[in-house]
Amino acid sequence: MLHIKDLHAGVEEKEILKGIDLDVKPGEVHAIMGPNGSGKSTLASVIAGKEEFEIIKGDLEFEGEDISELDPEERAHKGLFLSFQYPVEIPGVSVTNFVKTAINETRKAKGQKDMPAGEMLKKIKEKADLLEIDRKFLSRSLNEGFSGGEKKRNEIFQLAMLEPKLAILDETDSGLDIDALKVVANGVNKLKSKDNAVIVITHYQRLLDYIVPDYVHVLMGGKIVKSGNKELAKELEAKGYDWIKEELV
Ligand SMILES: Nc1ncnc2c1ncn2[C@@H]1O[C@H](COP(=O)(O)OP(=O)(O)OP(=O)(O)O)[C@@H](O)[C@H]1O
Repeated sequence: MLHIKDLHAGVEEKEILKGIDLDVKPGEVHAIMGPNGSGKSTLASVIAGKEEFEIIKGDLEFEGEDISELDPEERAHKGLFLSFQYPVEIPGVSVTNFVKTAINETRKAKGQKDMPAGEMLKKIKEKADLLEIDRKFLSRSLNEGFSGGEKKRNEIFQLAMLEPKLAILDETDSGLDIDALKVVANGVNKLKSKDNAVIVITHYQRLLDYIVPDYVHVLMGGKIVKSGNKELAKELEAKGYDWIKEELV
């Protein structure tokens, strides 16, 4: 689904990612961990196509197609979802209206008509019930006065409605308390299927107790320096990152 090979990328003159290799297949959950400033958020931004980042060299393919030249909206229409892609507060635009627009834009990009209102309502109801989201929440203004947990609920609701093929959840600086962490984890677990994949970027081993990853990768200095299974996350929690640095010397 996602194929990244020898990817080098950065901002302006600065190289941040220095040769990333990563393959993600349908049905898989990958966790990316690593010390502050190692390039985790940059990797998410480069995959999603944020404009300030530039690819220097390497392959970035999604479903067999080179996406490195596509803008973020085009990537989203192909089924990529990045959390925090829309962190803005939009007064007067409700959680529901925002998601309706996003769905219809994706349909338009595929040459389809708007989703009929009845079908949209049914889907909203279904997903809100699945995620135990209160109806009142759905009519609130986007992100206006949202708590950390509510922001996460909104994001997971977007994820549920948009049904992306690959979701990248950047949880590194979201200040997740235990409730927000559970919102993310429960949401991801309910939405996981054999056809979609998730990349979770996190500092919290605890999150990975709830979302069990198939693979854990350690990013350091712009490279994936170690990969393993969920036990690696536990080892990192217990021992920190220094032992990996020592292994690399
Ligand atoms: N827009 C930018 N302009 C300049 N430098 C940047 C930019 N974005 C990231 N960097 C630099 O790139 C490096 C990697 O940053 P990044 O945010 O990807 O790390 P991270 O692993 O996500 O860190 P954290 O765990 O602290 O969230 C850092 O040195 C950072 O200062």
